[in-house]
Amino acid sequence: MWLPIASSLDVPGPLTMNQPFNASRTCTAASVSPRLDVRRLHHRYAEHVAVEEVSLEVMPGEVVCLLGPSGCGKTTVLRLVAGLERLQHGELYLGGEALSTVGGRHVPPEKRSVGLAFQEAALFPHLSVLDNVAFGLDGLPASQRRARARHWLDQLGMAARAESYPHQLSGGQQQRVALARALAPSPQLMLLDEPFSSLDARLREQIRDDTLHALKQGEAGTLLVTHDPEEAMFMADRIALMREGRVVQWGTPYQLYCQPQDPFVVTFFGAVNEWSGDVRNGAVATPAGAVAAPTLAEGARARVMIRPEAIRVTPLAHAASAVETSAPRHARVVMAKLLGRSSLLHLAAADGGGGEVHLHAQVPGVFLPDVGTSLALELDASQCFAFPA
Ligand SMILES: Nc1ncnc2c1ncn2[C@@H]1O[C@H](COP(=O)(O)OP(=O)(O)OP(=O)(O)O)[C@@H](O)[C@H]1O
Repeated sequence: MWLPIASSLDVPGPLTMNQPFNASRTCTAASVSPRLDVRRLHHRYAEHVAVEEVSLEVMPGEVVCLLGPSGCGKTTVLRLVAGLERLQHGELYLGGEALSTVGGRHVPPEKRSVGLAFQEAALFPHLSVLDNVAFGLDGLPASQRRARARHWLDQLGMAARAESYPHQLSGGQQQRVALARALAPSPQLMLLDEPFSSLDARLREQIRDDTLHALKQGEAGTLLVTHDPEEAMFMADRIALMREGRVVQWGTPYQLYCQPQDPFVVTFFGAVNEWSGDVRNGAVATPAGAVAAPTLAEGARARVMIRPEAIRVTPLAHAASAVETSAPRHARVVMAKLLGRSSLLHLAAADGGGGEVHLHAQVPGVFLPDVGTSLALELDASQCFAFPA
């Protein structure tokens, strides 16, 4: 369902059309206040704690993703911001104004300057595409309503279908219209809950891209709920990764992917090779090479995680000089699979105790060595992590 729950034509600042896409417009300057400020939210359903101590902010023009596994509380945070749930604990500000206070003020959903879009498009079946998008613009003269509706249809690639009715459109086309309808009133904040999840993979990529560019056209902030880490990386300026009601890490996609603060953050972005070992001389020895553990004490037990793309491989015949100079680890190819843009190698490497361990290495492009091929291994330190065991 995609719903414009409020027109924000009374919001200061005109709708700016044809502004160039500019990711850097996301505000980080201290002088700019957050569009949405969420402070220490807690929420229970009867005895069940759904959200605990969640704080985040969305700056003007910024896309923030609430990312996490099913049931971690993402939708509850979104519903609290939308006003669909009563605030039980914490503070919520939109454009500096308190939306809700505990046991007191509760701005109803339709009075919040928020565009809401859910998984299913919910267009008015009796209205044309153009009239669906113009629906929330009733404070404007008819000609301006239609011009603004056409602008947003154009942004979402649907201008040619302006006179069609919803039943004449595919699911993906309906989602585009629904997004145009939510954006058209120029809300202060867009709230999107898994808006692409009902689309097939190819269509999803295209609509995500169009949506991102459309969101970046205006000054609205966006809070997007998704359980898909790739979608969050694609869409977000910042991500709040949640687990069991709490934010585990909050930061840019780079920070979450390259500076994870918890093993859960590492594994949420994909399967990894894992070992336990002791810290010796500031590093932990693994069958794929040594992994630095600068934050762990000497002798401490460590849990080491190595992303498959961190393992770089070279056929041994070509690696002779590397073998001589830096004595890399070796492995034998057990299986090689083409994934499309990359290849996944299943490797067997010596475990240092007379046995072998199984490793996964993901390498760019088509690289399908024969089973049994010997490879030299090197590690990309930026994708290897050591945590206390
Ligand atoms: N109305 C409700 N009554 C009781 N429990 C609820 C209600 N809504 C959600 N919950 C519970 O609260 C927890 C958080 O739910 P929420 O929908 O916020 O999670 P989510 O991360 O959005 O999950 P999903 O990705 O599956 O939609 C879950 O354990 C859920 O079962």
